[in-house]
Amino acid sequence: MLSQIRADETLNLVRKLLHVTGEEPDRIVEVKPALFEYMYNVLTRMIMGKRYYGKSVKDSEEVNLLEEIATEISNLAFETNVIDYLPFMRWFGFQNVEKRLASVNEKRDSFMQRVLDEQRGMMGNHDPCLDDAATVRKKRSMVEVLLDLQRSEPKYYTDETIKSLLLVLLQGGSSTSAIALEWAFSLLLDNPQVLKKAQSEIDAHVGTDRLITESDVAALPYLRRIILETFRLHPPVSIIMPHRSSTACTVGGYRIPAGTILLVNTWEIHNNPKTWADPEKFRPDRFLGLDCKKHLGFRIVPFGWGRRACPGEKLAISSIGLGLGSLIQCFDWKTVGKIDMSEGLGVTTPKVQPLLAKCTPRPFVKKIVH
Ligand code: HEM
Repeated sequence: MLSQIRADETLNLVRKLLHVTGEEPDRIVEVKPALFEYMYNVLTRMIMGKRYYGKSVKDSEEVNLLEEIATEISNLAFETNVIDYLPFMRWFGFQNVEKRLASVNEKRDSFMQRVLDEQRGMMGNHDPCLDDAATVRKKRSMVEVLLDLQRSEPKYYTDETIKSLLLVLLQGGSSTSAIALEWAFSLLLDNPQVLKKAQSEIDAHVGTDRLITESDVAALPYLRRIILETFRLHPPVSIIMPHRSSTACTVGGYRIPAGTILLVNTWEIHNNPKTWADPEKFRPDRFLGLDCKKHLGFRIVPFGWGRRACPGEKLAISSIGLGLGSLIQCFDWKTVGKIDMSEGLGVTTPKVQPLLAKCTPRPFVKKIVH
């Protein structure tokens, strides 16, 4: 779905890096901004129909507001935790958390309302039932689809429902995927032999006459193993949001009464030495022959499991695969000193130090992206 957007943004990512390097060898580039711009624009275009990041984006007030909201939400996520565990802190107005929550919620709501109103204005009086070939052919963003549904079922698809749906997709999908992409690329730079093998796999399968596509990602097992191994070592959601047991059950010998609040520690599951040999080592080939869920079972659960598991899993894997694959295919990379792999704090697990790397465009790149 909307694969053209992912292809466009991949092209933009490669062009941006070509521009930053000035097409010269061994230019030192800051990789994170390029990766985040790619991933966030993939999602905002699919969800809200436009790009919000990067130099080409004109409406800077709107962009700043979106960034401000995202930063405030991630700061607040921590502080609300303190109140969950020490509820009496609420009496002292702990760091004004409740006021700040109300304020960020208001900002978020008015931002989303603007998105809806703007789209509604652009959709004008178009009748979705008209067989207008151009409209039928044009792939629509989520907001357009939902606003169309609102016309036929206004009581169900209210503005409130649509705004909440868009928000959960944007918040659930953006920093998780962007952070995973940054970790994957950092691990590759830190393990040049893996990077080389991945480049050979892409060269053999895709060649040098065209840019990697989404369907290539599905046919590149080594690249997919690199992504899995990244999720294992650095799960973007290291503690899954709380769930409540609907009935009493026993897990690992522990009796869990109905109604218990449960937290799943993905990091512990992924780094358990009883399940994984040398868990601290980056070894994509540990997944040889284990590439499907049936084989892996509960040993790796970066997207949760069951009814409330992440609905964005496939999208995340193909967007990360495309972004990562295009960097591997189009450029040669070297580290700048030792890469600091420390993890920071956050709802998603960020890398503390921004990633710098020496980047050299490969000889054929200019030809395939112009
Ligand atoms: C590497 C990328 C991603 C990771 C690691 C990730 C991980 C997760 C996890 C662990 C959950 C909670 C599952 C549970 O409660 O058991 C979740 C929920 C969710 N994710 Fe993702 N996610 C990613 C990308 C995305 C993308 C791209 C989207 C959509 C654009 C998305 C949308 C959602 C939504 C809507 C939920 C809530 C589902 C529900 O509550 O029923 N995620 N994700």
